[in-house]
Amino acid sequence: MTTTEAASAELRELLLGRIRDVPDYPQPGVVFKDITPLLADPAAFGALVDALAALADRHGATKVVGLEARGFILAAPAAARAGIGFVPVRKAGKLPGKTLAQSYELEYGTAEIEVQTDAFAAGDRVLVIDDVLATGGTAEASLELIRRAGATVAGVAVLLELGFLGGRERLAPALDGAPLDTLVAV
Ligand SMILES: O=P(O)(O)OC[C@H]1O[C@H](OP(=O)(O)OP(=O)(O)O)[C@H](O)[C@@H]1O
Ligand SMILES: Nc1ncnc2[nH]cnc12
Repeated sequence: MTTTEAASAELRELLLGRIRDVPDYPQPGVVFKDITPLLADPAAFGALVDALAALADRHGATKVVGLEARGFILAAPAAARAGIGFVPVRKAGKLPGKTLAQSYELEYGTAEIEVQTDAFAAGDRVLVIDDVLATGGTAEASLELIRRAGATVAGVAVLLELGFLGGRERLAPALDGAPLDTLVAV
């Protein structure tokens, strides 16, 4: 699905108008997309959660994965709104019990994420939700984890796609035909 189909022009304008550019954060040369003004606006945040929950319904998801940390803020209410369970994918060392780990590179560093081995039931279809798709490394690693944990990827949905970083192209093989929905693309 394309960006235009995932959100109306009105919704895109509402969301984009509440994302703030912060130059040279967290390091020189990076323009950081700050979503805190959007989170502080209940109309915009509510509309965002509704749109993400609608995507979970549309793709027949049975679980929503949120990617630490900003992904949690969007994914947890979207899962509750869609009436399905939320699963956290966390930075390494934060989850108790048995976990699976995956390393990856992002726009400004490297990281490792984990999921609990018993997070999914047989037949689960998982929608991954995050705030930003940049290089695609985080989302790609999460899809690997979901499949290693025995679940099926229903899709990836993000608030904002930074098209110039090529995340969509990088993610395509890992999506293996599953949809990538971005509500706003720049
Ligand atoms: O497409 P990528 O290049 O992988 O980048 C996107 C990821 O980077 C940010 O997370 P970050 O790791 O900065 O963590 P945070 O949410 O804890 O701030 C963002 O929330 C995405 O998860
Ligand atoms: N430029 C950016 N702004 C916000 N989050 C990001 N994650 C990776 N790159 C980012």
